[in-house]
Amino acid sequence: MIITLTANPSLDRTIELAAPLARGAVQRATANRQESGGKGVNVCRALSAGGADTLAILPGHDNDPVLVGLQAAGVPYRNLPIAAALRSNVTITEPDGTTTKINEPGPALNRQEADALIDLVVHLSDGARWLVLAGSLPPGLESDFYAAVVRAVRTRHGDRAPLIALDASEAALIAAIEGGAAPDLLKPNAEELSQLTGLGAGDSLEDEQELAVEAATRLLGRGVGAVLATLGSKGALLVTAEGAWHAQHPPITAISTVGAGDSALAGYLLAHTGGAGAPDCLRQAVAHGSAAASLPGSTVPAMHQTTPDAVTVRALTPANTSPNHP
Ligand SMILES: O=P(O)(O)OC[C@@]1(O)O[C@H](CO)[C@@H](O)[C@@H]1O
Repeated sequence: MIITLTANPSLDRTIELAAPLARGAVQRATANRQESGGKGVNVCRALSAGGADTLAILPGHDNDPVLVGLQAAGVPYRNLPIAAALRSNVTITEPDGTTTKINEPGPALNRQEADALIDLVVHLSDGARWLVLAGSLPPGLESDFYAAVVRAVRTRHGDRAPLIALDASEAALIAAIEGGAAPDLLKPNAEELSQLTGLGAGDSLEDEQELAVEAATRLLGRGVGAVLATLGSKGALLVTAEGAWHAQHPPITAISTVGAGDSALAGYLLAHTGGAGAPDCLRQAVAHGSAAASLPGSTVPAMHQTTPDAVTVRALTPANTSPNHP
């Protein structure tokens, strides 16, 4: 079982324009779509599409459109009931492929709700293989919320605790790493690798592979088990104590990169729980991420839509493909 926690889920609305976005003007959309989202929710949707045993944990009242959407799609979830509506995040796509994304802050959670969410995760992660913590934190949650979840889960389950994957950014990411609750797998993009290590700037590490490996290696030194760094069109890196690998998919026509990183993480987990070694986990991550980017909105790919055989995986240091990587 792979559990995901999304503390700040969203209804992802994608609006397609037939002309370039004109600030200050009234424009007519040619199409729109709506999907239940938020990073952990997307990971869970992709895992579910891949046939994995999975469960999404999220706040939200029973009739919230995000939960109704999950129910309609047959994605298993458990919600912590809250009164306020979840947020809507909007993506505007232009004909040349430019996407503009506007994310709302989301409804605030109070102290009791934060504690109840942690309790729910601790309870439901009993016996789980992986716990995925993903996305921004809503107002009201302290930036060390993820560190608190990790500590609570590891304290309660000890040796039987699930492996923990983390995909966060900014203060929540930094607090998780510095709070002594390092994950078994961290999934940063180039910008987040820079935020954590001070190496590179913005997304420059997408083009500076050696520096990106160095940044990931520094994170291993801070207790992270493995780093799966997604580098946009430059593929992805996997850095573990056993070695480092780069993987690249042949160029695709990107329709929407929203959620591609979430699908990449799901691809990794699908391969890992299937017993694959590190290079093949990376291969499936890149196959899933590329397939997601070639689909509209935050659509997740089914297994048959991914092309792992087309992905080139290259070892950057002597590699050991032990199945014991995290
Ligand atoms: O505001 P956050 O939590 O950082 O990101 C939320 C979000 O942009 O991430 C997903 C794509 O990765 C979308 O489903 C969702 O709208």
